[in-house]
Amino acid sequence: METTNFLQEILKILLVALIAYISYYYYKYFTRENPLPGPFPLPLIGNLHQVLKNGSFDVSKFQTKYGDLCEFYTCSKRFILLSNDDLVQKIMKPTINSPFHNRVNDDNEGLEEIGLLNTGLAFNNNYDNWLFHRRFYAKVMMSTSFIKQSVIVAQNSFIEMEKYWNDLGEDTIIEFNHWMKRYFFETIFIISTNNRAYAFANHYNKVTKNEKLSLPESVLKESNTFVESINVVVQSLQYFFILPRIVLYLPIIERYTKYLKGRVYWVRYNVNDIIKSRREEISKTPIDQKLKSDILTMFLTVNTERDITERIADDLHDEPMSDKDVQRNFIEIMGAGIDTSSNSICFLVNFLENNPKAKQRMIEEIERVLGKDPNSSFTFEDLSKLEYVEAVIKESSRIRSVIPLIFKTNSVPEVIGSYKWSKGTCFGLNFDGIQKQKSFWKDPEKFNPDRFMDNPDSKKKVYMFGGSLRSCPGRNLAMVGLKATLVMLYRKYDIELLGSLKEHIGMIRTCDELKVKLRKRKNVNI
Ligand code: HEM
Repeated sequence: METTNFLQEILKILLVALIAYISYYYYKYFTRENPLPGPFPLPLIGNLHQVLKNGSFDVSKFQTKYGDLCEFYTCSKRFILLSNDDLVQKIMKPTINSPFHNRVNDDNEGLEEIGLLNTGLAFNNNYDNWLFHRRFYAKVMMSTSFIKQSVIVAQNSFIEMEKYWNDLGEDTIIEFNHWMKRYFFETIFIISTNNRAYAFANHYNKVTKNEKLSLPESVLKESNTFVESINVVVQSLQYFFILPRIVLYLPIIERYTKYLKGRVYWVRYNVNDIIKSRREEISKTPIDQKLKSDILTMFLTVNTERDITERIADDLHDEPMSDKDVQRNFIEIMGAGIDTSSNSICFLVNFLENNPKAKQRMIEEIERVLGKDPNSSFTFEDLSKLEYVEAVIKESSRIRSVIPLIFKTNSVPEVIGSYKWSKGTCFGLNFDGIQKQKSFWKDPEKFNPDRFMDNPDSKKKVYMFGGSLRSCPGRNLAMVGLKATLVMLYRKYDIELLGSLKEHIGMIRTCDELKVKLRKRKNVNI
């Protein structure tokens, strides 16, 4: 009897708390600043049930239903969705001290929970610290010598991948998205560390009917977990960005939160090991002997007596980079570079195979610029001459942007869309919608790379690499990586699509399935 009364009291308290929470939730909703059209939110989840459909974070339906300036909620967080170019112009201006510099607010609990707030670049709100890292990226990753080197690395990784394809035989179904993920992992890992990642081996062993590669089990396992964990870390960013701490630790959800956190910590732990052994290598290298010139060594030596970056830092930033900063930057390069590039290639191949005229024109340009020998190597300068290939990449990105939505927040009150917004408002820039704006693009759904040939206006309207001072610092690397990969694929192979491409939208638009058969074209030796 006593227990029943006790339970009744608990239920009453819970009911009162629930009513208080719901009343507060809707009080905030009905008194919100500048009410805009948008779906009606539910307590605790907001519009998550409408945003997340079949595992995809898709806001395009809100633009269709509520217009170019509308709103939606994830839990109690309000987002202002901007879906035309005029609305985002001010935010994307590359202005020093722009009030729209940050992507997230300082109180983002989820990102803090996984230690990603205010370190590295992407979620760093500390302008001074961001600037130090950003200068590093700008001077190293945008430099011509670095890009030239990465063209060589990409060719070598591709040749390695082809050996596996060759062994598998032309009748094997190639799961293109899996191979591309590993190819870009291998390439970016080598660029970053000068060491191999053995990223293909595990996948090859999984799919081959031939003899398996005889690498030590520990190497295979570690490289595979690395590839998969980087992917999980990228996908989990949105989860931690959107959900408040209280929701992250609700029963049921808590298990998933812990799984994701475990992966983040696994990556961190392993990157720490990589850093430690490189530090040892540096300290054992005699002072008169040249150090390796990769990104990791640059991170570790900047502002030290062994600085190989030719002192890229300025007088304001004369401290060496801490291990924690190196670790976060390293993870960011892998996280930001691999999935974006590998998914881009999948969408590109899908477009090209469904548009034979564009494909033919692209192959003609490649053969005109690089010659007809499909096995000859090429340089960064050769790739720079491939204008139509670049147009193909931009057009694919316009229709199937791999980052379809980015977030920005204002540090002072600002006017957007004729409304004045308090500081800390979250804006979602809907590139998917902006890049298909009917008033600017003729037949926006049509794949037509010609719109980028001799048309400087159209270049401005594609946000493949974002904008503002925070536009992608890996854009030169990404562009040569994509061009080099298209060249190597289409000079050598006829591609047969087996079924349609499957995708979902998370932080990144991800190709979940693209099955192909690859047949060598005439004159190709591997
Ligand atoms: C096809 C490949 C890629 C695409 C489509 C892409 C796209 C983007 C976009 C849209 C942004 C947001 C920009 C903004 O907020 O305005 C971004 C930021 C960023 N990207 Fe990329 N990216 C690619 C490859 C890379 C690579 C290869 C790296 C590094 C190796 C990289 C590193 C970064 C970093 C560190 C940021 C954050 C910059 C900051 O906050 O200052 N990305 N990227």
